[in-house]
Amino acid sequence: MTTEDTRDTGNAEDTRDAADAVACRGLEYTFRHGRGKATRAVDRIDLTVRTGEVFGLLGPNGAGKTTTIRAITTLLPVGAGMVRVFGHDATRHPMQVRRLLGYVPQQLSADAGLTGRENVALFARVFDVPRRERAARVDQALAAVDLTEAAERMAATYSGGMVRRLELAQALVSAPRLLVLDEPTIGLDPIARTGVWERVDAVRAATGMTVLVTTHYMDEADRHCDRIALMDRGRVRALGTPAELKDQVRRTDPAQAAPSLDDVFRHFAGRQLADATEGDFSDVRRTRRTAGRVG
Ligand SMILES: Nc1ncnc2c1ncn2[C@@H]1O[C@H](COP(=O)(O)OP(=O)(O)OP(=O)(O)O)[C@@H](O)[C@H]1O
Repeated sequence: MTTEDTRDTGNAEDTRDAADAVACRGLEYTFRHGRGKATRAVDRIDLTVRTGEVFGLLGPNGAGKTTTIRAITTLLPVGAGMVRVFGHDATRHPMQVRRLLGYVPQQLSADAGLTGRENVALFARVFDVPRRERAARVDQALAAVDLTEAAERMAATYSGGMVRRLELAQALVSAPRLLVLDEPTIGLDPIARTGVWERVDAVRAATGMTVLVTTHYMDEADRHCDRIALMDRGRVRALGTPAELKDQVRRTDPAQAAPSLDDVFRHFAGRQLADATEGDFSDVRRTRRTAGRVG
C-alpha cells in the first residue's frame, strides 16, 4: 500500500490531491480476451485535471481515452495505479466519486420514448436530487441546454444535436462538480457541434464546474480546452496547454512556424492523426451508432 492509499479515509478528502478534480498516477488497464490474449488499453498514465479547467483527452481511435474515462468514472476497475476524484480514491470509495460526477457516454443515454423533460426528470430521480428541488433543477438543466421549448416533445423527434444537448442536461441535473464527456460531438454537423460546446462553455462559466472531455477533433480541443493530453496506444505522449504544446514543436522544429494540433500530434506520436484514425472499425461503428440515433 502506498502512502497515498493510507491517507484516504473517504470522509476527509486527501489533502494533497483534493485541490485537483482528477489525479491519475500510474493508471493501467488491460483487457483480457481469453486464450492468453490481452490488450493493454491504458499504459501507466499520469495526469492531473485541475479544478475548474476544461481538460481534453485527445487521440485517435483505440488510443485509450474511453478506457481512461471509464476508470475515472468508476465504470471500470482501476487495473493498476491510482485514480482520485477531488481527493476520493476511485477504487476504495466509488460511491463518493460517483456523487461528484456527471457523465455523458458515447452510447445513447436518452430514451427516445420519453419527452425531453421526462428524460431529465428520470436522471434527477436516479441521482437523488432532493424531491422538493427536482422540478426546478430539471427546468434549469433544460434551460441551460436550450431545450425548454422542446421539453414536452418525445426525444425520438429530436435532431442529433438536440439529443446530445438533452444528454448534457441529464448529466447536469445533479449539479456535478466534474462533467465527463466522451466524444460529445462525434457524428454531428459543424453547427450542432458548436451548439454543444456553447452550452458546455456557458454552464462552466456560470458554475465553475470542471470538464473532462475526450475527442479526436483537434480543432475543437484547440478552441475549448485549457489543457490537453495527447494519447496514443495507451500512453500520454504530451500534456500542456495548446499554446505550450505548439511552442514545443516550434522550438524543436523551427521549420514549423505555425503548427496546428494535428502537427503537434504528429510530432509527439510519430504518425499522422489521420493515418491513425482512418478506416478504424470502431470509428465506423460509432459514427453509425450516432447516425442511427439521429435518424
Ligand atoms: N471491451 C473491450 N474488450 C477488449 N478490448 C477493448 C475493449 N474496449 C476497448 N478495447 C481496446 O482497448 C484499446 C483502447 O480502447 P479505447 O476505447 O479506450 O480507445 P479510445 O481512444 O477511446 O478509442 P475510441 O475513440 O475508438 O473509443 C483499443 O485497442 C481497443 O480495441
